Amino acid sequence: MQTKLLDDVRNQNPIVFNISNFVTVQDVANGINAIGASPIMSEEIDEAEAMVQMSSAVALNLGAFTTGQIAQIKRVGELANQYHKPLIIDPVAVGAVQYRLDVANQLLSDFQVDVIRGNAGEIAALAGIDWQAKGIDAGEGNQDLDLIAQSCAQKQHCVVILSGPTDVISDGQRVVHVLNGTPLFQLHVGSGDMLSSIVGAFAAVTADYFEAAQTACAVFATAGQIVAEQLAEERPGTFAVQLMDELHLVTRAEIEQKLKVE
Ligand SMILES: Nc1ncnc2c1ncn2[C@@H]1O[C@H](COP(=O)(O)OP(=O)(O)O)[C@@H](O)[C@H]1O
Ligand SMILES: Cc1ncsc1CCOP(=O)(O)O
Ligand SMILES: [Mg+2]
Repeated sequence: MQTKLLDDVRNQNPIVFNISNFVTVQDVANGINAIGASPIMSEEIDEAEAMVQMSSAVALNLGAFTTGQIAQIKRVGELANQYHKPLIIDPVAVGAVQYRLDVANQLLSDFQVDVIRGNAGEIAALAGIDWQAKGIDAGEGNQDLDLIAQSCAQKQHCVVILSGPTDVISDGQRVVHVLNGTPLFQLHVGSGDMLSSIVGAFAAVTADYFEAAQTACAVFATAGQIVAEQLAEERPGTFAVQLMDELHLVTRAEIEQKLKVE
């Protein structure tokens, strides 16, 4: 865990190029901005090369892709590989929709991702492990989460974040658990999308994507935990607004003080 990476993101202000979805695009952009990086979004395949060239990381979100967008996602992923830019993918709801899983698996064979960030339902689907996903949410299952994360990481030769009450981060061999966070994240649609792009901001400032992944998880979850601890009631709207503030304000010292990593 390298909390110094938070200072590096804020000092370097790396550009993170996102293919996002219409549901959470503004949350994702503002979350990247709040943590100290610089977001840019595009839906135009003809500017894909310029976007990748000027960016320090690329985040692909499969939340609401159209047939036309699949071609753009493929092109952007291939360009990220070509220009050696860290590539993150968020496989939204691949555990719930076979079509999405098929598209995701095809894209994962078209280019090499560096980090996959998803909930248990999504990572289990990519790993080919039985789980009952529920739409965009994790759903239910009784398989070992460490095994699911490791299996997916081994299959895709990348780092995997299996997020949830405990974030499980694996490079296929090592496994780290970030225990911080709050159930309020489950009441804010876009929490996972925001985390995936913030992983990109951390991957932009280090070549160690295992470290980038676990530090991004720790910072994001702890920021949410700090907000939740200050709320007297379960207020999803207030949580969302104050999370944005906390991503901007949280310090290394506060993260280190609250961190629960195993
Ligand atoms: N029940 C929970 N308790 C604590 N933190 C949670 C909980 N559920 C999700 N989180 C946190 O919310 C963030 C988004 O994760 P998740 O909800 O798994 O993504 P998604 O929105 O894609 O399903 C992560 O930082 C994760 O640690
Ligand atoms: C509701 C919805 N539908 C397609 S994408 C999306 C947002 C998913 O956001 P997250 O996975 O971060 O909760
Ligand atoms: Mg999600």
